[in-house]
Formats: sequence, structure tokens, C-alpha cells
Amino acid sequence: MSETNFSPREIVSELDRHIVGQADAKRAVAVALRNRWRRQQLSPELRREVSPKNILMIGPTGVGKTEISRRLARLAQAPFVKVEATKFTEVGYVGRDVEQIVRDLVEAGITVLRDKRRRDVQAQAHHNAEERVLDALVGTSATPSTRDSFRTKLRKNELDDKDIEIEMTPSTPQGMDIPGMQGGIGMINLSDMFKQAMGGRGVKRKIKVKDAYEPLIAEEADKLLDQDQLKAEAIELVENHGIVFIDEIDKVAAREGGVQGGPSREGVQRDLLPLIEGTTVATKYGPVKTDHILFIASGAFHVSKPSDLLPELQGRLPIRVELKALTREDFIGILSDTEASLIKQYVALMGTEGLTLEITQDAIEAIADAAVKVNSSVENIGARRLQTVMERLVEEISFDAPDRNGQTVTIDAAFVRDKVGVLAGDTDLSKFVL
Ligand SMILES: Nc1ncnc2c1ncn2[C@@H]1O[C@H](COP(=O)(O)OP(=O)(O)OP(=O)(O)O)[C@@H](O)[C@H]1O
Repeated sequence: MSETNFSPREIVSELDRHIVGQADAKRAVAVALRNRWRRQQLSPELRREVSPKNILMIGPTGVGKTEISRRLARLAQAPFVKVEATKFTEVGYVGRDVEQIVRDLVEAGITVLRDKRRRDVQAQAHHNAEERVLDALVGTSATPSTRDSFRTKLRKNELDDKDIEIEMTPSTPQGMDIPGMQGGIGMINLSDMFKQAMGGRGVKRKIKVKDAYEPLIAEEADKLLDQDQLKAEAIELVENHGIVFIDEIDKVAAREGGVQGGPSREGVQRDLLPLIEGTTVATKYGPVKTDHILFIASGAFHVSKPSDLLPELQGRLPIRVELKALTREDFIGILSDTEASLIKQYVALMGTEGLTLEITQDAIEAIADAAVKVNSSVENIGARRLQTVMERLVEEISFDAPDRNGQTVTIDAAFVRDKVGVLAGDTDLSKFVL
């Protein structure tokens, strides 16, 4: 599967559709993605030498660090996982647990590929299924003209109710896994056993033409989705295009100390280091080399500084970008300008009940004001605050919506102030409800 060949400028403008501001971070990830494409254009010898320029995102919570990375991955159709570095400081974790990150990434790779492959094979599978229905209708030795005339009738749905006999591979019972065996392995063996028991042949089924397509297309699609090849390609995809987002790296930035009895924070950095420097991790699909996986580490760095990280780790995160705290204007943009903005989502959700929700511009400004106020008085959780404020705002409307089919409800600034303005001004109360 090829990397998208968007230019950095195009990548930034794609990200702009969903994320407000944070221009530096967008530029950095856009260049990182383009560098991967550039690397693919090199000769194999040189390609091996080029390691990714990993990124350290520095900025408060809820300002778009994860969102930018996730959107980037989606744009590139790249496997993506997010982990929290602090997870590895919990009691009970051992150094090798970090390898799970790579295993999860391979699972993500399989999903990305399988979805893509399913779409690709659908047309071919449909064609193959039609051929098999025709075989069943006219036999394999019919003249091309007979076959064509049947094909025409078939496509006009004139043969829908005709009975045919087709041979189908019996399907393996779904979801049957042998306990104690790594998921997947049990499934494969079972299905092989099943086929052997059937002498490698399928079972004949009598079925109406119109009902034959669905199972036949599924069977043909599965044939085209060669599982072994899928696994090999997933590994290739992960090694060259995988993206790992490590959040809360600042929380493990101290050089010593740690939770009583748990692994030290420095220890966690030492465990993560080989993954970032390049190592081979065994997964159930085969060994995965991590040398070219892109790592994006992120943290607020309120207490510690990037220079508190192990020198080797600092060296492996050469690109530093700062994300700024979001302003009232950013909040207004997030509420109304992004492609699937919160306002658009709520309007669409209420629309499914036949309720027209109108939110005026001054209401949007009042929502942003309330979010800014609570963020500064209680705790700054960035854009996540918009969600709690919005939810509170529409709570009643949302509950009553099914009874208000055909009505229009307008939310204006007065409504916002009435519902959340008072709460936003009361620190004790808003701690619980906003
Ligand atoms: N600049 C932004 N533009 C649009 N939406 C944003 C922006 N910043 C944050 N959001 C929204 O706020 C939510 C939280 O953002 P995100 O997960 O990116 O936080 P973060 O910066 O990674 O913080 P943390 O380190 O705590 O995970 C997401 O739903 C995201 O869509």
C-alpha cells in the first residue's frame, strides 16, 4: 500500500478542516509524513539509512496534540496507536510490556489493510460470484452467446427466483478460538481441519439466484483476501508507515525516583528507548522492526522540561513543537468552523428527531466565554471543556426531543447564560457539573 503523496501544504490544509490553529504542530507532522514518502523514493540502500525525525509536542491538555496525530494517520491511512507513558509506571508492569505497543500497532495495521482490501476486492468478488451463478445456470460448456444472454437476463433480475445448485466452502464456526492458544492461530487450524474433513471440497446447496449472491460474494472476497499475504503486508505497513503517539512523556521525565515499588520513571524511558531507536519485536504475525515507525511524544511539561529526559531519548525526538493554549476565538472556531464541529453534530443529532435546532452567533460566543471561565477557575482542560458545556446546554432539549418533532428551538446568548452562565461563575458548583 502506498503512502499518500500529499505535499506538506496539502496535508496542513487537510488538517485545517478539522483542527483550529496550532500551525507549527501541523507543519511539523506534515513534513514528517512527507519525509516518509521521500524515503520511499530512495534506493533501498539509502532508504535503510534514513531514520524518521520523531516529534516532541509540548503543550497543555486538550489543545489538539492527539487530534492532529490521529488525523494525520487517518489521512495517510497509516496504522496508529496512542499510549500513555505513565501506564508503564504502574505497579506490576515489567520492561517488556512496552512491546505491546508494537503488537497493538500491528493489529491496527491489519484493520487498516483489511478494510481497504475489502473495498478493493468487492467489485472483483461480485464479478466472480456472477460467473459462478452463470456456471450453475448454464453449465461451464455453454456457448458464449448462451452465457451472455443469460447474463443479460440475470442483470435484469429476470432469473431471481430460479433455483440453482452451487458448491460452497463450509464456513468455519465464527469466533471459535481454542483456549490457551494465541487468538487467530486456533481459528486457522480449525478451518484447515474443517476443509480436510470435507476432502478439500465444498458442499452443494440448493438456493435461489437472488439469495446466492451474498454468500458467494463473501466467499470470493475471502479468497481474494489472502490471509498470509495480508499479514505480511500489515507488517510491512507498520514498519514503514506506523505512527505511535506516546502521551504524558513529561510525567516520566525525571532522571530518578518513581512510584514506591513500581518501575522508576527513568526505567520507563530506558524501556521505551529501544523501540524508538529501532529494535525487533516478536508479534503473532511475525517479527516487526521498529526502526522506521514514527513516534510522536507529547506532554505539558509544566513541571519537568524536555531536557530532563534521558539524553538518548532527547536525541531521538529532535523535532520540537509547541502548541498554544486555546483562546476564546479558537473556541468559537472549534464550535462552528470545523468540518464536524460540535454545533453541527448537535444540530444533526436533533434533526434525526425532526427537531430544528438553531444556535445563534451570540450563543456560540457565550458558550466560548463560559468554557474560558470554567477553564480558568476550575481546571484548564482545553477544548474538552466545550463538550461538557454543550452537553449541559442541550440536556433538556435532548431529553424532550422525541416529543418536539416539527418544532424549532433557538439557543441564543440569553439561553446560554441562563443554563450555564450562572454555573460557570460558581466555582464550587461548576466543579461538579461543567
Ligand atoms: N485546536 C483544536 N481544534 C479543534 N478541536 C480541538 C482542538 N484542540 C482540541 N480539540 C478537541 O478537543 C478534544 C481533546 O483534544 P486532544 O485529544 O487533541 O488533546 P491533547 O492536546 O492531546 O491533550 P492530552 O495530552 O490531554 O491528550 C478532542 O475532541 C479534539 O477534537
